[in-house]
Amino acid sequence: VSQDETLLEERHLRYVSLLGKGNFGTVELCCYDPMGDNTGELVAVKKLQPNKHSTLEDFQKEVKTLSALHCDYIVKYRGVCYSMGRLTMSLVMEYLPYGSLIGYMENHRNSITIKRMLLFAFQICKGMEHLQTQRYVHRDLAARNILVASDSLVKIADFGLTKVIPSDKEYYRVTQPGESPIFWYAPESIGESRFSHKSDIWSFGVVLHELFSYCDINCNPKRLCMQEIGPNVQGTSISMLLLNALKNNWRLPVPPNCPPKVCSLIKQCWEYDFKDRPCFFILANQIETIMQDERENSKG
Ligand SMILES: C[C@H](Nc1nc(-c2c[nH]c3ncc(Cl)cc23)ncc1F)C(=O)NCC(F)(F)F
Repeated sequence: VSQDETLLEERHLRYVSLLGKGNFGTVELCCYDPMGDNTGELVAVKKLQPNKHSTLEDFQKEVKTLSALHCDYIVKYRGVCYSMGRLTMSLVMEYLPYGSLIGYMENHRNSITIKRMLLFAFQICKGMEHLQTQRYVHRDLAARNILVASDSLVKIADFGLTKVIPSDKEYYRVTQPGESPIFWYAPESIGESRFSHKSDIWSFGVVLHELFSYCDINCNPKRLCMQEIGPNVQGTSISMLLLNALKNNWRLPVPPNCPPKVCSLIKQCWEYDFKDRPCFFILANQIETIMQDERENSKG
């Protein structure tokens, strides 16, 4: 029997329910119960179905990425499970009971405070700061990929598109764009498939926009961008029209009732030239300062 406790045995993994689908396969809620006495823990199991979008190699890279990240603000890796019978491979992660940030914000719209949203923003920023110290670029930072662990803790998840920046460069150029979430993409990612920590900063700005819009479907970045570039376009011209709009200094409209200091944070993340954007370390400090000011005001 393997001593490697991250090599989980399929026979101890009991299916509970389907959590969701992605462009790689599915994520299921399972109970990992090696003692067979129902004292096991709930886990999220990402089953890889090799298809045109994602290969076994992609999956092994995702496992390598997640197992190398140890941070309170990043979903925890529990192990891998190989099913010899069905020749499938599964990535096993901790299960976060409150689900994705989108659903949480919709369900708690009337109870969540600005202070709590700032805390979530701070945590996502610290998680991204940790990613940057490991030279990882997430490339798919969006509210749909943030999980809620409790009323006061969120974590970054879904490292399916994450890449390591080569040590001799400061960006990663992607060859196969695939299903690109261009409405969260920085201009240089849309135009040149260029990804860096500074393009993750742009996406973080879009996450702030989603957060302070309560992830309201009517303010969804895709919907607002399509309204701007004209609803009756299709195909590659969408990315070129969006890139032109961004070149002409159009940006997503700031969320209604968004605190002015948060608006200025968002604007900094959306500087056209990536060199003018802040880094996650600076942003974390700025968010912390705004949180302290919020505390003063609410006392005042
Ligand atoms: C495809 C899967 N979709 C979903 N996952 C969960 C979920 C709840 N709790 C969870 N705990 C750990 C994990 Cl990995 C997922 C969930 N809930 C609804 C979903 F539609 C997914 O991975 N989404 C990306 C991200 F994880 F970032 F949200």
